[in-house]
Amino acid sequence: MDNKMQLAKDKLIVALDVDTIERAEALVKQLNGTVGMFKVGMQLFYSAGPDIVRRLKEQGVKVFLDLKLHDIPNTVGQAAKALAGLGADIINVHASGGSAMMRAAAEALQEGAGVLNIPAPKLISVTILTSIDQNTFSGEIGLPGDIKDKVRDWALLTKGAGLQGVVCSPREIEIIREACGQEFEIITPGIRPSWSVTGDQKRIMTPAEAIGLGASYLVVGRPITGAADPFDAAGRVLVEMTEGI
Ligand SMILES: O=C(O)c1cc(=O)[nH]c(=O)n1[C@@H]1O[C@H](COP(=O)(O)O)[C@@H](O)[C@H]1O
Repeated sequence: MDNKMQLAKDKLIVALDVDTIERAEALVKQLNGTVGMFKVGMQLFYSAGPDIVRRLKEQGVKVFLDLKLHDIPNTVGQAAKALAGLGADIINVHASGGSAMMRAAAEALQEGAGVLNIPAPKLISVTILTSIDQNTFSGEIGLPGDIKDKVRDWALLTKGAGLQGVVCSPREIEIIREACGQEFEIITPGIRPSWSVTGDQKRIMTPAEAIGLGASYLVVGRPITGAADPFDAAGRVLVEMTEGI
């Protein structure tokens, strides 16, 4: 396999947004070896329970546990401590919870993993959801300024709190790279190949564009998991990713 294809695979995270362990494991079986990591989000975690993470880890795959924790620092810290033992590779919190909340999560993950003598998951923050456009941001939510500037400010806050990266739209990759440097992880959902349906996503880009701008990882859900043949769709996404490398 050429280097570009291997790099594309390492950078592709597939969102297992399904209801059952059986459906999730069927997708993992179909896609394992084609993608670098699988994402367990609220839908699967709340339907299948925490064991889904342990089961996936037993199959030797990397897991991004996307529960987007957001509460007062003590509550988030205690929740993060409980999650630390599941063995996920990445966990996330909302940056809008502030730096005390993010630090509480980071410390709790270290503590929880330390007790079990396992590596702590990477901790990253979610900035402004990719389903939010400038109209919703300024109008409904009533936040001042440009989405890009807020995402950059929250990425800096995240870095300052000791976290390893952010989730954001690929449209903010450049501004975050400039502010936070090359080592900072930038994970981008809102990926839509030209042949896929946009749906509820607003700040989107193609796989080639996101990779070309320097995303650390791309998160892709429905364009792959909702396709008639997910293995074929993942292959097409990977080819597009290699075009941006
Ligand atoms: O944290 C996330 O993963 C996330 C943040 C964000 O801003 N936007 C976003 O779409 N996501 C997740 O990324 C996945 C995108 O899925 P698709 O829109 O189906 O490709 C979903 O599982 C979302 O929960």
